[in-house]
Amino acid sequence: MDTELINRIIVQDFGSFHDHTVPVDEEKDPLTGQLFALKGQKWRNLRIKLSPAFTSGKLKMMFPIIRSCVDVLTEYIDKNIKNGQSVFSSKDLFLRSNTNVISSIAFGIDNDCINDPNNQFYINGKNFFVPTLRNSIRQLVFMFIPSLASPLNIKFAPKDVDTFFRNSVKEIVDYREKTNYRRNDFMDLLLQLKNQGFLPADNELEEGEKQVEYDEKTKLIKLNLNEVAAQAFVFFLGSFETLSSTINFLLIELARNKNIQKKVQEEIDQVFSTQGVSYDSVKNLKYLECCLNESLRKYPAVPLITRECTKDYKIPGTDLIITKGTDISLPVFSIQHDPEIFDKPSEFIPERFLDSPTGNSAANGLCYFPFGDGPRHCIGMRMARVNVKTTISALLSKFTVDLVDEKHIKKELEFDRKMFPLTPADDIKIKITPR
Ligand code: HEM
Repeated sequence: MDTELINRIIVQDFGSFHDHTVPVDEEKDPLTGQLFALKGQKWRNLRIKLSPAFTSGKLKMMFPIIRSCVDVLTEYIDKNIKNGQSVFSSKDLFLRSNTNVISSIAFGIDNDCINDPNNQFYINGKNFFVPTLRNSIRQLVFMFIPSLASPLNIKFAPKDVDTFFRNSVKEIVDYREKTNYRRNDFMDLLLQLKNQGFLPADNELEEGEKQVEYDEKTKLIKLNLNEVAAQAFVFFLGSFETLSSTINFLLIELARNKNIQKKVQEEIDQVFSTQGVSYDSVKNLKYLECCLNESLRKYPAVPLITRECTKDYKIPGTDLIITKGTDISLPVFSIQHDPEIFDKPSEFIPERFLDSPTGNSAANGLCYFPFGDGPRHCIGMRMARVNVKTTISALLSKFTVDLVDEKHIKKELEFDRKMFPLTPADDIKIKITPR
């Protein structure tokens, strides 16, 4: 596979490939006015406006929200174990817990999807992804045949999901504006973008972070209510399945590799006993970070990234031209399983990432990109990492996790071919025991 060309498309020659393939029609389908779908200058302006919402400083402020949602999860597990119930459906448990986190952060609503099976955020999130025939056609059209969306009158979200999320945002915005209610969450930041057009700069930046530079004209352009709803919706969707799948896969690998799980627990014990539990101490869990990186290599929640060629592009060193309008699919999963790039690709080896952020610093081109790369990489990457590490560290500081079914311990996992993002085919059961 030509990983140099992939690097050119995503990073180096981004100017010819800056758009995703999702069709946009903000008038007829307002939820398409979101960051993942928007194109060209409109996307660029919005990306600049939203980027300060995802800095380490903002995440630090949101950390207590994440942590309190994770506490609901560990209390639920504790309660069940005390009642003699120590086996859990891994995927559903983390989907519910993650819905608590993301609905709290993106919408400012404190849900309890773990104890309430009929919670509407959970139900509507599931209804967006569940592989019914209608949803499969919708996903196929939006990702691969976007020109058919308008003629076939196919909207980005099913009607009931669209109505639920847009009405929820309207109610939340009305309430916050009437009462001047403030909270450290994305909704508060989106309201600042609605009312003043920009977010203030962060005082402290982490290594590798840059201050966003606004041009004075775009700085003052404000978001309207539909745009606020579209961004809250894409933050919710962008993390609903991806995050819970990532937690699920990582925990399954730690349950299959008990020696690695033990090493992770030792690191958690050491870091939390000396530094306490905080945004910074979770960041300092370096071996857990390697495990997360390796899990995202084996199981990239987004196994395929699509891009549209926006300007004729001559592939360097050849006579081949990619013409404007061509849709391109970049196979993240296949590249991250290529034995010429990653030795023993089906094995779970976190040590690959000890000295290299990509798992193989000798490889050429772009070989490891579970969050995409370049100017359009996943805007929620930092938050995803903190969320996964907070959940796993809270769990493994109290419990040990085992797989129930022999088949899942010995055999490679199979994937649900009807689902996007990447999801295990089976409902995998985990046994959780107090340490
Ligand atoms: C493990 C979890 C996640 C994975 C694996 C993941 C992966 C990705 C990937 C592969 C892309 C496309 C990048 C590209 O085209 O180069 C993307 C885009 C995006 N993600 Fe994530 N994501 C995750 C979590 C999140 C979270 C937590 C949020 C929001 C809070 C989020 C919001 C977005 C948005 C808004 C975009 C569009 C960015 C743009 O087009 O400018 N994602 N994500």
